[in-house]
Amino acid sequence: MIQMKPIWKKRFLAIPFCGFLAITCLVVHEGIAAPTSTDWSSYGGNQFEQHFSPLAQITHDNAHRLKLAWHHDFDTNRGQEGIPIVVDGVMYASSNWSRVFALEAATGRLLWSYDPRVPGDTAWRGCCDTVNRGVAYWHGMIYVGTFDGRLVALDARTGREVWSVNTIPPDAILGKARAYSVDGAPRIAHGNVIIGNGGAELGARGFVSAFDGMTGKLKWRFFTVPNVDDEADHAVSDPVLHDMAWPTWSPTEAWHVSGGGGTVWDSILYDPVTDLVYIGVGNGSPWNYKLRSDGKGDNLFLGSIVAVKPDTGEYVWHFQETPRDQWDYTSTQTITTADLPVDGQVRHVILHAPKNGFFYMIDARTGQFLSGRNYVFVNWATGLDPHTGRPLFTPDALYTLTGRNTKMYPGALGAHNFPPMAYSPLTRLAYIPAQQVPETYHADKVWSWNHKGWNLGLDGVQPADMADMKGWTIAWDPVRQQERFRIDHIGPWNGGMLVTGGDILFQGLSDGTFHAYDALNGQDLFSFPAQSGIIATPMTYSIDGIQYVAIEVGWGGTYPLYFGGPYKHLTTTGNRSRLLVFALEGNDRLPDQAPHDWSPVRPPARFDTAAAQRGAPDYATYCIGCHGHDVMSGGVLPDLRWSGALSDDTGFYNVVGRGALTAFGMDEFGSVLSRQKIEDIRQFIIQQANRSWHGTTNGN
Ligand SMILES: O=C(O)c1cc(C(=O)O)c2c(n1)C(=O)C(=O)c1cc(C(=O)O)[nH]c1-2
Ligand SMILES: [Ca+2]
Repeated sequence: MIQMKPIWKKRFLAIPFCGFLAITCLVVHEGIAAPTSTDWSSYGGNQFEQHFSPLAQITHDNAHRLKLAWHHDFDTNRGQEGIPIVVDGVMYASSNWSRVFALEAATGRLLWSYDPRVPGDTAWRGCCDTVNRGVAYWHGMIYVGTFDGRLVALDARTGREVWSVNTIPPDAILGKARAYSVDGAPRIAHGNVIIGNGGAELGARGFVSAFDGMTGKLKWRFFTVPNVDDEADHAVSDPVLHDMAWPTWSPTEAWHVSGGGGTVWDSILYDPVTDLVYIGVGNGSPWNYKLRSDGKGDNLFLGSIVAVKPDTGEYVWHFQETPRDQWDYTSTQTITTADLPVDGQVRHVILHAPKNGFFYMIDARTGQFLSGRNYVFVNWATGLDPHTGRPLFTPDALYTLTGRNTKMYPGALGAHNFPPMAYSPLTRLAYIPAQQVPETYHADKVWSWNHKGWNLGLDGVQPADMADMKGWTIAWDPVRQQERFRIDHIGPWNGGMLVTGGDILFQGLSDGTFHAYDALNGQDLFSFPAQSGIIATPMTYSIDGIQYVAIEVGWGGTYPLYFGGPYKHLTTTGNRSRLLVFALEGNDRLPDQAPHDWSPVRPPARFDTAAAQRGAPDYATYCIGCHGHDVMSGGVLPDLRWSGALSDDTGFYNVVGRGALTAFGMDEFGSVLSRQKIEDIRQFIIQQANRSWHGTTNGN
C-alpha cells in the first residue's frame, strides 16, 4: 500500500477555511488518525464546487507512474460529460441518455445499472447532444435528471426507482411549442433536490425547480424570465419578475412565442456559508435581441447569477454579467466559492468564468461586484465598469441593432463552456478550460417560428477558420485578476479540471489524451491515450489508502455535432465511451482498437441544384445541430454524406419524415416539414456529398 506523504498535511494546514467534507477536515488536523477512504460525494467535489480534493498521494514526483487501474465500457457511443461521485466505496456514474451505473470504486465491478429509457424522439429537444453531467447523492438515494425532463430518485443500494417526477409543467410547453431537456446534475440543498433544464436554442422559458428529496413533491419553482403577459405563474418568482424583470423586456415581440430563454442548464450551487442557492442563468431565446425584445432593455435575468433561498426559492440578489444577450453568452458555467482577501479583508466570494470571456469575483452574500477582467481576448466589450461590473459594449457587438454581420470573440460556444473550472485553495489559482471559438453572427430581419427546429432569429452563425480555433488551460489568479500561466492545447473543446492536494491538475483533452499537469506551472507529467476525445471532467477518491482518479471518455457535445467535420482537429474522432480509473498501481489495459471514422461511399451522381439551394436553410434549421456544418459529421453522429438512405427518396423520407430511426435519436420531421421540403434537404445533402467526393470541399 502506498503511504500518504507528510507534505500533504503541512500544505493543507495552510488553508484558512476548513469546511470541506467532514471527513477531509478530520485529516487536516494533526494528531487525528487519517481516514482510510475519502469520498467525492457531489458533482463539484466539495461544498464550494471547487473541483478540488485534498488527496495528495499523486504528486509531481510520481504522476508519471500512473497506471490504468480499471475501466468500464459504456453502452452508448455519444458524448460523455458526467463526473462520477463516490460514496462509501461505491461509484455512481451517469452516461449519455441519462443512464446510471453503480460500480465498486476500487475494482470497477458493476453493482447495478439503471436505464430511464429516454425516448429517442426527444433528442431534438436539446441543442447539444443527449448528454448527462452527473448524479446527486442524499440519504441513501441517487438522483438523476433525464434528458426527457424527469427527475428520478433511485435506491443507492439497488438502483430501484423510489420516485420519479416530470420536472417540466405541461403549460410551460405551450402546446408542444417549446423544447425542454435536462442534462445537468441535480444539486441538494436542505433536503431539496434542485434541477434546471435546457432548450433556449429551440425555444424555452427557463426555470429551476426544487423537489423534496424523500417524496419528490414540488417545493418551489423559480422562473428566470418574466411571464410574457406579466401574469402570475403561482411560482415563487412572481413578485421579482413583475417588479424587477418585466420592465427590462419589451411588452411584445418574439420572446412571447419562444419563451425568452434563460435556461439553467448547468451550474447550481448550494452554499452553506451564506445559506443561499446560486443559479447560473442562460442566454436569450431567440438569440436575436432586436427581434426578441425590440432591441430594448437588459432582459433580466438572462446571463446572470441569481441567488435564492434554499427552502422557499425566494429571490435574494442577482448579478447580470451579460445584459442584452445576443451571442448565446450563458452564465451557466461553474459557480465556485472561495475565501479570498479583498482589500485586506477575507471575504466569501463567488468565482465565475462565464462564456462571455470575463472572470468575475462577486460577494457571495450580497452579489456585489468586486472585480473582473477578461481571461481571453474579447471584442464584444472593452472592459467592465469598475463599480458595477456592467460590460462596456463595443459598438459592433450589438449586431442585431446595427444590422452588420460581426465576427465575435468569443462566439456562441463561449470562452468557457460546460466543463468545470477548478480552484485550488493551496495555489489560490482558478484553472479554466478556456477556448477561442469565434463566430460571425448574421441577424434575420423577420421573425418566424420553426417547431422542432432551432429558433435563433438569425440567418446563420458562421464559425471562423480552424486556424482561429484555440484551446488552453488558463491558471488565473482571482485576487490579482491576472493569468499566472497557460497550457496550450491542440484546439478547443477540451474537458474540465480537477486539482488536488498534491498540486496536480488532471484534464482530458479533445485530442483523446488524459493528462496530469503540475498545478504550479503547467508542466505535463503524464499522458494516456484514451482512444476517444475527452470532454468530461475527472474526479478523485481514495479507498484503503490508494488514491484513484476517474474520467469519463467519449467525444461529443455541441462542438463536434454542430461544427462538424471541418472543425475536427484529429484524423479520427470516433466515439468510444468508457470510464477510466487511474492509480499509481494498476495493470488494466484498453483493448487495441483500429482508428474509426466514416468511410466515404460514392453518393448518387445527380441532384437538382435548385432544390439543393432550397434545402440548405431547412438543413440549417433542423439538421445542423446534430449533423454538422456543410453536412460533415464531427465524428460522433452518422455522416449523412455517406448514408445509404440518400440514394432513394422513399427510404430517405422513411427516416426523416416518418422516424424509422427514432430509437437512435433521429425523430420524425414529417409533422413539421412537407415531403417536398424533406426531398429538398436530400438534394442538398447529395450536393454536399458530391462536393466532398470530387474533392471540392475538405471532406475529412
Ligand atoms: O440555452 C440552453 O438552453 C442551452 C442548453 C445546453 C444544454 O442543455 O446542454 C447547452 C447550451 N445552451 C449552450 O449554449 C451550449 O453551448 C452547450 C454546450 C453543451 C454541451 O453539453 O456540449 N450544452 C449546451
Ligand atoms: Ca444556449
